[in-house]
Amino acid sequence: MVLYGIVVPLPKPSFTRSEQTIISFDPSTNRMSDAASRRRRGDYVFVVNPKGANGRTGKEWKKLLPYLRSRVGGDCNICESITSGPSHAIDITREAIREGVDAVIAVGGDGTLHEVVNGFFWEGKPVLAHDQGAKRSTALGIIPLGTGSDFARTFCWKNDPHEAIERIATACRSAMAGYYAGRYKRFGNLCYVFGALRAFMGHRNQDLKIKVDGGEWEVYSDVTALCIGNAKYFGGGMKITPTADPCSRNLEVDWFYAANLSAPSSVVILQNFKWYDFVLKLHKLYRGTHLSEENVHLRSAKERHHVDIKSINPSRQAFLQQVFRSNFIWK
Ligand SMILES: Nc1ncnc2c1ncn2[C@@H]1O[C@H](COP(=O)(O)OP(=O)(O)OP(=O)(O)O)[C@@H](O)[C@H]1O
Repeated sequence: MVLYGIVVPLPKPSFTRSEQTIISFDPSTNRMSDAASRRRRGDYVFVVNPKGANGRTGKEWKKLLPYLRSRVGGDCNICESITSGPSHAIDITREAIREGVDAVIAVGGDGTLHEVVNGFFWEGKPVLAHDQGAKRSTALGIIPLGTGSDFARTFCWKNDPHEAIERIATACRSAMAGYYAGRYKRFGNLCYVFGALRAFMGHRNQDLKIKVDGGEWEVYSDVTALCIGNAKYFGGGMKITPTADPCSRNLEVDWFYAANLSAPSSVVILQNFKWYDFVLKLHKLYRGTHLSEENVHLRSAKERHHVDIKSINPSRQAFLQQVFRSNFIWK
């Protein structure tokens, strides 16, 4: 997964984790400190090239850190790793992935990004986390602060680190329900309910536009979440997409967590969903009956559906394009 403005891994050299303070990575043992290794939240590693853009990257990064902490620090651990020279970012990234971090974010220009991307691989194969292997994946992110930053330019990502951080914050929060669920595993399947409720805290809805099969753009304000699935369940038996069939080669898309019912084309959207809406509709969710009333369906039969999704807020558009590739095609 590649997210603009975001995320992931580490090296033998220095690696520090910053919540309100910066936690250190011990280069001699190649491990994070005890405090750091007590992972409460996602670990996002920022690989910073202090010499990028003739030294501007290092200076800008120092100015950005307080903002980054304010936007992301409540939801994930900010881990900072400063490169000491060429190729160092490769080692940092590789080690971070092995440590099982959630995202590695290249802070610098195209050269730094190139090295970070290379750190995701070793001898032509993807690098895996020590303990969870292929089950754990690390996201890649960019805060473009180089001289040219032409990769970001290619995707129309402005050379604006604050925008990049906003996208990191969005991605960090969107992963929170699953993360919090992990904290409540002792409650069995209920962990997903507790995790979802916890994730409502600090969640921000988004205004989105959606276009189905070349129709008109429809505006949806205050969308709480978008769920995409080609199987019926998530959250330990919640039938979020009850009509999905993984064998049909069709993909079902559901918008979830919202209020005010609206149904353009074959899509039903719930908006401005609150935590108590979630509680009240929980029994329906497990039975899978709520969806026929009020959830979103894009049920593909034999025809092909094409859906575009845009954020109303232009600064979030690149993030959506990356996550959703701008549109979905059902075959
Ligand atoms: N501490 C360091 N000292 C010197 N060079 C470094 C250091 N860390 C990384 N580098 C090297 O600097 C190179 C260029 O960095 P980067 O791409 O971030 O900036 P840039 O060249 O200004 O931006 P762009 O490539 O987008 O024009 C990287 O390829 C990397 O090998």
